[in-house]
Amino acid sequence: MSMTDITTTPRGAAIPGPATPYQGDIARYWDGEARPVNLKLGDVDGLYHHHYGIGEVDFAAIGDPQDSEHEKKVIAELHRLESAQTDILLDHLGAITPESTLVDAGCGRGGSMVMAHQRFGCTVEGITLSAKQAEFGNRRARELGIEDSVRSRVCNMLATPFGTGTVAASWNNESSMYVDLHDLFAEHSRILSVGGRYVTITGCWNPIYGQPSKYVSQINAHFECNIHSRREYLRAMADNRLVPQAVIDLTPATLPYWELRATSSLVTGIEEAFINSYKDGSFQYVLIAADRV
Ligand SMILES: C[S@@+](CC[C@H](N)C(=O)[O-])C[C@H]1O[C@@H](n2cnc3c(N)ncnc32)[C@H](O)[C@@H]1O
Ligand SMILES: CC(C)=CCC/C(C)=C/COP(=O)(O)OP(=O)(O)O
Ligand SMILES: [Mg+2]
Repeated sequence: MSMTDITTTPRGAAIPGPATPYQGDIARYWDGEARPVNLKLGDVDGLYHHHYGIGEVDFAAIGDPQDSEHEKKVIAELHRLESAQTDILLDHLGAITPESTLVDAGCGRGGSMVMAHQRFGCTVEGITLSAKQAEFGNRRARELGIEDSVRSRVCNMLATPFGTGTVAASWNNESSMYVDLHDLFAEHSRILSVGGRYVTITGCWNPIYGQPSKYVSQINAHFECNIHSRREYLRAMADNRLVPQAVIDLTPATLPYWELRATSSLVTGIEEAFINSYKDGSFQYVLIAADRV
């Protein structure tokens, strides 16, 4: 689709095309994504994630590699670690009530949204560039009978339809590496109420290393994304009334996930770049929780 293309909904409302050619590329990328590592993990319990895991591997649960159920157990364990990642993000959203509205910016297939609704009983609005992902997330919400509270839509996270100051908390779970951070945090800051909370879990390059390493460049090429530095996150937050309340280096907590995944049947070829860059210090997996002031 070109930047000037317009499509319509069945009711005839105009949906503008992607804001930039790059966003069109990203929409196509996620519309076409069907890696077994994501679908098989999601099939474990119906929570479909597009992010990575944290926490120690439970080797007792995985058992013996000779066991005919071994692969199934590894899949369940990787999925448990990915859901644990969402849990730590939700732990940082602050006081959320059933009346709250939360925004998942770059919501993927919606796994984090379902978990947020199940924990808080609140409304969760998700946005993604991919129509396929939005359909998938809305279908899952209908299957769970929570479609009145959990909604995905195709929308640019830099220009959302949410009213100024109407959102109690918002997040980016591994989705901020597709956008300019100043533009992103300006939009979160606009929609959040004063005292609201913003949380991101992201991979960022480490300014202590100097510049993005070859492994960080490989990850960018693999996903067509543009990983930012830790410094850029903190500077762009400070410029947009987002004051960090917690900055947690999750790098040691995510390495066991990658090491387990690298030995599994679900490898995609990007595992060594993550492991090497986490180990050489050029790349970090971080959670940043910030107050909207
Ligand atoms: C790696 S996936 C993460 C999905 C989800 N947060 C999760 O944890 O499962 C990245 C997501 O960011 C979305 N995305 C990238 N750029 C976007 C933009 N400008 N506006 C809205 N969504 C965007 C993609 O459509 C995709 O859903
Ligand atoms: C931490 C960084 C840099 C993340 C980049 C964004 C990204 C593609 C996340 C995982 O998606 P996925 O779950 O679809 O990827 P995979 O197929 O590798 O599991
Ligand atoms: Mg994945």
